Formats: sequence, C-alpha cells, structure tokens
Amino acid sequence: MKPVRVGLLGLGTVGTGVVRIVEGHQEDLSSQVGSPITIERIAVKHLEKYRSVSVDQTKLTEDPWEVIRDPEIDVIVEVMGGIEQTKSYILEALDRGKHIVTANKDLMALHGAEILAKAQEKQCDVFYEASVAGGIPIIRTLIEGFSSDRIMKIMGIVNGTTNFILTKMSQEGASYEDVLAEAQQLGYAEADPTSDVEGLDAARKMAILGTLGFRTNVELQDVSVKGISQVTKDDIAYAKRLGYEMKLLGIAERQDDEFSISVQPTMVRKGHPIAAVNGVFNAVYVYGEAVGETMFYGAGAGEMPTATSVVADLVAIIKNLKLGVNGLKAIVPYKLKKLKTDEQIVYKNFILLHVDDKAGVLAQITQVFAQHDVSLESVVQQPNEHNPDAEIIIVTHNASKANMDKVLNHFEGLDVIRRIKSVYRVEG
Ligand SMILES: NC(=O)C1=CN([C@@H]2O[C@H](COP(=O)(O)OP(=O)(O)OC[C@H]3O[C@@H](n4cnc5c(N)ncnc54)[C@H](OP(=O)(O)O)[C@@H]3O)[C@@H](O)[C@H]2O)C=CC1
Ligand SMILES: N[C@@H](CC=O)C(=O)O
Repeated sequence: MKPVRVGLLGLGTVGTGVVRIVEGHQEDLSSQVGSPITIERIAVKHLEKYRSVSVDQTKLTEDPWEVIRDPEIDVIVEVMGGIEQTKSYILEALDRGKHIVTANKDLMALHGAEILAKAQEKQCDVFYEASVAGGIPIIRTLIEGFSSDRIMKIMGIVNGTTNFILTKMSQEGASYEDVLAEAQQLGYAEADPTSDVEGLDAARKMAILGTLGFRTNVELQDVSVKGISQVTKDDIAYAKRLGYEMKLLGIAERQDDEFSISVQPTMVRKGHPIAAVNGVFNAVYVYGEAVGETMFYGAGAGEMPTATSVVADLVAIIKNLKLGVNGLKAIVPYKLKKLKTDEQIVYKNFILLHVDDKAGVLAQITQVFAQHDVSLESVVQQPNEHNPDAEIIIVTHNASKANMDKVLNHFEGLDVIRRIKSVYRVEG
C-alpha cells in the first residue's frame, strides 16, 4: 500500500492537533482509507520554536513553496492562516494537481469561489470543514445532509472566543480584557483577536454558511457586522434580568429568494437552545422548510476539535482518491443573490435610554415609536443607580430595521434623551 503523502502548512494550535491525530489514530485512519498517511513536510515560520509535539526536524522548512512544489506530496493541509499569500500557495498547489484541506475561513470567505472553480478545473478536492465552527461538521451537513431541503434560517454562535468571553463575563463577572487574554492563551483566538471581538471572524463564517445554505454567492460585504467590544457587564446584567442571554449571533434569513445576513450581539431568550451554549462551544441552528428545526453543537475552536475536522477532510480526500472522484464536490452557486432591504429585515429590539427624570418623558418617547410604526412589547422606567437621569428599558415587537433606524435618528434630536445607552437585537 503506497502511503498518502501530506504537506502541512503551519504547526501552531491546529497543525499540532493534526499531527497528534494523524499519528495517534494512524491505524484506524489507514484501515479506513486503505493506505498509511504520512506527513512528509511541514512549513513553519520559526524553525527553532519549541513544539509540544515531536516532529522530525528535517521535515521542517520556513519556505511554504518547498512544500507546495514537492512532487512527492499528494495533499496540502493549510493551517497557517493568512489571505493573499496563502491563496497563491493554494492556487499553485491546485495547478500541480494537489488536493487541499484548509481551516482558513478568511481565505474561503474572500476567495472561496475562485479557489473552488480552480479545484474543479484541476479535478482536485478543496475541503474546509474546520473553517466554520471548529469541531462541528456543519459544512458537510449543509452540503449533503440538507441537499434535499430549502434552508430558511441559519443562526449560529460561530466564534468560540467571543462566546467564551461573554459566558465568563455573564457567569463569573470576569473582565473583558482578562477573559480575552485567557482565550488567546488557550489557542482559541485568531493571531489578531480584533477579528474575533469585532465580529469579522464570525462574519466570514456566516458568509460561508450562507453560501452553502442558500446556494448562492454570499460575499463578506453582504454581512452586516457588529462585534462585542462595546458590550458592557451592565448590558449583560440587563439581559439576564429580562430573561435573556447575550450572545454574538450570526443570523442568515431567507424569504422567497431574498436573504439578509448579519453578525451582532443579540439578546437570546433563555429557553431557546442557543441561549444555553456557553464557553468555547459553538452551535448552528438550521431551519429547513421540510425538516423544521435542527441544531448542531460542539467545540468551536481549539487544537483537537479543529484538528478533528481537518483530518476528517483528509480522510474524505483519500477516499475520493481511491474512487477516482476528486473535484466533483465543489459547490457552484446556482442563483444570483438578492439582499433584503432594511424595510424587509424585521426583528425585535431592546433599547436602553438614559433620559431626564421628569414627568411626560415616557409619553414623549413612546410617541416616537408610534410615529414610526414600531409597537412595544414592554416599557419600564426606573431611576438610574449611578446618576440623576432615569432609565427607560424598552423591548419592541418585531419592527423593520428601517423603522428602528428612524426611531433612533429621531432620538438623537430629542433634548430629553441624555444617551442612547444600548440597542440590541432580540431573538427567541
Ligand atoms: N485555533 C483555532 O481554534 C482555529 C483556527 N482556525 C484557523 O486555522 C488556521 C491556523 O490557526 P492556528 O493554528 O490557531 O494558528 P497559529 O498561529 O497557532 O499557527 C500558525 C502556524 O502557521 C505557521 N506560519 C504562519 N505564517 C507562516 C509563514 N508565512 N510561513 C510558514 N509558516 C507560517 C506558524 O509558524 P510558527 O509556529 O513557527 O510560528 C504556526 O505554526 C487559521 O486560518 C485559523 O483561522 C480554524 C478553526 C479553529
Ligand atoms: N478564533 C476562532 C477560532 C476558530 O475558528 C474562534 O474563536 O472561533
């Protein structure tokens, strides 16, 4: 049995897990695919760096091209990160007939269509299961498991770092900065954690899920994005008091052939299964016209969960090699996309206002909502613990984004409003 030879780009958090699984599960893997799997070359940035897994030093190189151009290598596993330079490695590897596994959502969200088209042209596989929700096999589920259905909604906690931060802030009262440092140390955060906390990482993942779920070409700029860096402990406490959990939620919704897609901190009603997803765990809720509600849950980041998905892709490629069917599974979006307008995007809102503590203010404020056709589920006025202003806490019924924007613009010009303290989407 000729071994299948793998070139690994990156030996950081995920790469280390890949080596551990390929070595630790070798017997089982090779019996599944009918050949041994060997990691032949590994590209790293710093040759001398300490590695927590033992590797033959002669396999290491600081030049990824050496791995890409090695004629002995059949499959490239890219767990290095980066976008433009990494894209050029992948395209050249495909030109050379090598199959690709990647965990790189940045690359796939921005250049997935081009890479998949090249893969099809070269009859190569490009699999990217680990790029969304770490250890949850959601990509294969959307492509294969739901091929018969029409997916109407995908809602996900798809960033482990921010869920870890929000959970620790909510359950332990921990500070944002301390928990972010812990997430970095545990290998959950991106090299630049701004993309986690500002929602970009989740937006890239939602663009991938939207493309596969709605079978259209969702691009990153189609996703409206807001991260968690402005979420305060007070906001989390208000959410809890009202019966919600604060989550960074990606939401992709479709109506007929139009869709909207966003990532934003969202107050999720306790009792919705997604409200109970804590720590580094991710969950993807999928609503299909035929199947109804489904939900997929598991670790969204970290060495071994992510490596599980990477190595599963490797196994799938080798099985295809044996059958001679590589390159057949690239998804080609079949529809032109149509984004919903702000008039068509409808959801409930939580608004916290600091206002003058005097008679008539509440009536003035509720009037603004009525004027812009936004009806209210609940309104509470109470003194503010820390200053002479009063607080008004409002939860709306479903309202269009366009009308809510009008309300908020109107508030900007109202003297009695000291501050629009917080505005969040409400789900569930
Ligand atoms: N961490 C996670 O939980 C998850 C990560 N991902 C994705 O997986 C990929 C890898 O993430 P992760 O393992 O956390 O990242 P790390 O930063 O831990 O590892 C990156 C690895 O790539 C190597 N590397 C970086 N740049 C170069 C370069 N120019 N040439 C050669 N080697 C290079 C580094 O070398 P050296 O070790 O010498 O510094 C390191 O081994 C990213 O795309 C990430 O978004 C996806 C899902 C989950
Ligand atoms: N930084 C990402 C890693 C996995 O994609 C996250 O926290 O989810």
